[in-house]
Amino acid sequence: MARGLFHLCTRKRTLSKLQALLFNHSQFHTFQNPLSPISTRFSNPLLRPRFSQSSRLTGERFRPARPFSASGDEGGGGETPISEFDADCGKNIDFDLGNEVTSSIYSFSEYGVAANDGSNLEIVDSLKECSSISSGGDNGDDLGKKSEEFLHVASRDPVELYGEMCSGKRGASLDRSEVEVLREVCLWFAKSGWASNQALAIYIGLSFFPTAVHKFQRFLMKNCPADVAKYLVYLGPSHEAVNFLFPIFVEFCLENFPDEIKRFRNMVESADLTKPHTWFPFARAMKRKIIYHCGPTNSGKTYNALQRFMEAKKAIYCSPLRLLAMEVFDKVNAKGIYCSLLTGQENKRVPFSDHIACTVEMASTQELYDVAVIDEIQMMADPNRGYAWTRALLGLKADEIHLCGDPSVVDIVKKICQDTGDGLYEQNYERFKPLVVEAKTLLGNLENIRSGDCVVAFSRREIFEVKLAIETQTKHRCCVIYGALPPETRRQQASLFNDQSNEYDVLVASDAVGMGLNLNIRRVIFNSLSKYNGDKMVPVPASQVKQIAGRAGRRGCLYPDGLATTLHLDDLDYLIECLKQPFDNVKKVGLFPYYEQIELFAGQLPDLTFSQILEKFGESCRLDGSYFLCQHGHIKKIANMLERVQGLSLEDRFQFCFAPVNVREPKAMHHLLRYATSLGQKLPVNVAMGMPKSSARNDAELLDLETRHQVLSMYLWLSNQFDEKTFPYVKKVETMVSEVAHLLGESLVKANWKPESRNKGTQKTEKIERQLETGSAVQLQTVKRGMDYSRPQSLTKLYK
Ligand SMILES: Nc1ncnc2c1ncn2[C@@H]1O[C@H](COP(=O)(O)OP(=O)(O)OP(=O)(O)O)[C@@H](O)[C@H]1O
Ligand SMILES: [Mg+2]
Repeated sequence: MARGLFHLCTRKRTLSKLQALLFNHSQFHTFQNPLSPISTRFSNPLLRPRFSQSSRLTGERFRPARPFSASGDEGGGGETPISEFDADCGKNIDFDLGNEVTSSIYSFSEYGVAANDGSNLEIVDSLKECSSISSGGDNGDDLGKKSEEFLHVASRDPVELYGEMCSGKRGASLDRSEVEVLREVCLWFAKSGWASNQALAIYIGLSFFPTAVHKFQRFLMKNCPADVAKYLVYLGPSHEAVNFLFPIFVEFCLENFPDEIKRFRNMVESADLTKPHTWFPFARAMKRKIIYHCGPTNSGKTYNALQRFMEAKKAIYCSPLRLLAMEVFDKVNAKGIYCSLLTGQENKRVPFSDHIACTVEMASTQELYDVAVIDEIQMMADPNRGYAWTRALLGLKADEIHLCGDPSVVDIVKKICQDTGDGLYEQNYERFKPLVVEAKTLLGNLENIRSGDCVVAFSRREIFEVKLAIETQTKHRCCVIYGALPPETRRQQASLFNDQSNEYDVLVASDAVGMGLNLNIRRVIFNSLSKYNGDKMVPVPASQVKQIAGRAGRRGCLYPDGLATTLHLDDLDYLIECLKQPFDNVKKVGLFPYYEQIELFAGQLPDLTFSQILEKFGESCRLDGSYFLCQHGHIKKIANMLERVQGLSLEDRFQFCFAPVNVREPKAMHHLLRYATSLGQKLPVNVAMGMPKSSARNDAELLDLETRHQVLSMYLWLSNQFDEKTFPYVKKVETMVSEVAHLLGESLVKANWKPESRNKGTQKTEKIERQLETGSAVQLQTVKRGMDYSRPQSLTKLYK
């Protein structure tokens, strides 16, 4: 490829001789990294305009390259054309180097050199400055004279120079101090982020780069001509030295590492996630009409989209949650429109139905629909699940697609529609009822709770502490909703709260309340506005605060306005700040490879384990500027745990990694491991779990019920991925699931105990943890981290 560049350059060399020589050195500084959407531009030191003497060897003349990011996180301009600036005619010309995608953008004008006529003059000016530096620079006249002996090296053709070095004719014996400086220069080169980034352009991967530099150093020490050595000593360990050496390094790599280059190139090509819209040729063959229902919470977006869903002959509703899919399923069937339900766990096929309510991950890109609804489209930007929304938007085969969401992804949806060629129509909404901030707050006193209040807390422990405090200090009774509860239980708690004829008039909930449920909330009270992000306590993002606060005063509920406030006065400013903030303008949305892409990639790396393959994929994959690779830490944790399980295919492992399990829950992970082991041994997978006889009497028993539900739910999910022979106990598990959900509901109604830690180490749990560790450092870390989590101050203590 580099040769190609040189040949091209030679063909196009119509500049003055001087220009052409300079150009040879600068071209490598303008490589388009094949893995990065950004073109990184560097210029030859001699082409820099008007630099001062004092900055001769400092980095300030150097334009820093953006660091390479596997996920393409470095923003930037998406696709860059494959072109090289033709210095002669001032046009971009395309060049073809076999299958290789290479791009080198060069703009003289960036460096004060006019792109066309007159450029000679300025280059000469720059050169004059440069020579004036060398003749009258920091080191005085002596250096000026001496430098003439070697400065010409800067303008040598690196191909020729490399050829000479290889021929061994000009290898000079270097003195000790020269060797020392050259070593430092090579060390600087090895550490240069720019060089390692640019080396990717010739498919020298980041992990191989240090080895390549090491071998190059040995070559250099042996074959370095005297003038080159002097020039490098003159430059010292600097960006300029790296700039100068890089094209020679490229020649060296192309000649010495063809196998490594080929391997890495194949790897990169199989990890290509660019142009995801081309992954769905059938959807691309359609001209789809996309209607974006855009507005804040409680503005009727979903309601309107569902009207079109129900009118259509054949339609799909894609939900962010099982709970919401269930609600639509119930609502639509109740109206006499046959509708099926499909989630990871449920597959309720209603005979003769042409409508389906599903979770977004389950949406079929094979079926043809008249109307599709994708709810909560802003979730495209979700770091973990975003890929599911992106896939649905790109891949659904529907004449009409209704997107419901806030305005944060409008721009990126527009851009995607330009790529797909679909027509986009925006429909804007306003909130039905105003949302008012109550500046008084609860002044830290839960006795100020009123009927219809929803207290939002961001951990299970806080939720139960608040519930206990309210129920002991006031006459109110609390329902609870949080993520670990099954959807059935959440719905049961929601209807208990909505029903005015009972004493359960206060809701205590986690952020799980922010989406989906229609609740009769008068006022949302934030217990705190920080939450644990798996690593440390962080402020709750403004978008989430808005979404949760927006649950108050929903259309159809009893209260005229929606109110939002905080428990403590200290948090009020942050609440107001969040509510005032405009919606984000999302620049990138999530993407994740299909199994087939991973399989293709794995074919390049037969010796690696599955989790290593995932790791490598993350490092090597290439994305356009509008996409990021979704986080897959939890997937890797499962992959790690399953590493030692024999008899699983790559596809089995891939499927297991998406099972709905809390990776910080050792008991659930233990059962997942057991399921995988049975599958590996080709044995029918059994549940091997008894059923508790009664509802929970304390928090440990409640936690146990939650975990049991998770284990059973996992079984159902896996049974939908594998065949009936492998998971034969689906009917039995379905019965157990609804019994556990029922027991959970019963337990919550009477729960008035102090919450326990989920990871509180009983002997049994510790034993399971040890089993799970199975020598895997990552797994060990996970379990430990869960235990180390320092919690916010206990509210119970606060009230005492
Ligand atoms: N035209 C309407 N007639 C009757 N009820 C409506 C109408 N529009 C919306 N609603 C009701 O108002 C409530 C809020 O509407 P909807 O769920 O569509 O809002 P949304 O904008 O999707 O909110 P969110 O962003 O929270 O999902 C729902 O209970 C819905 O049934
Ligand atoms: Mg909605």
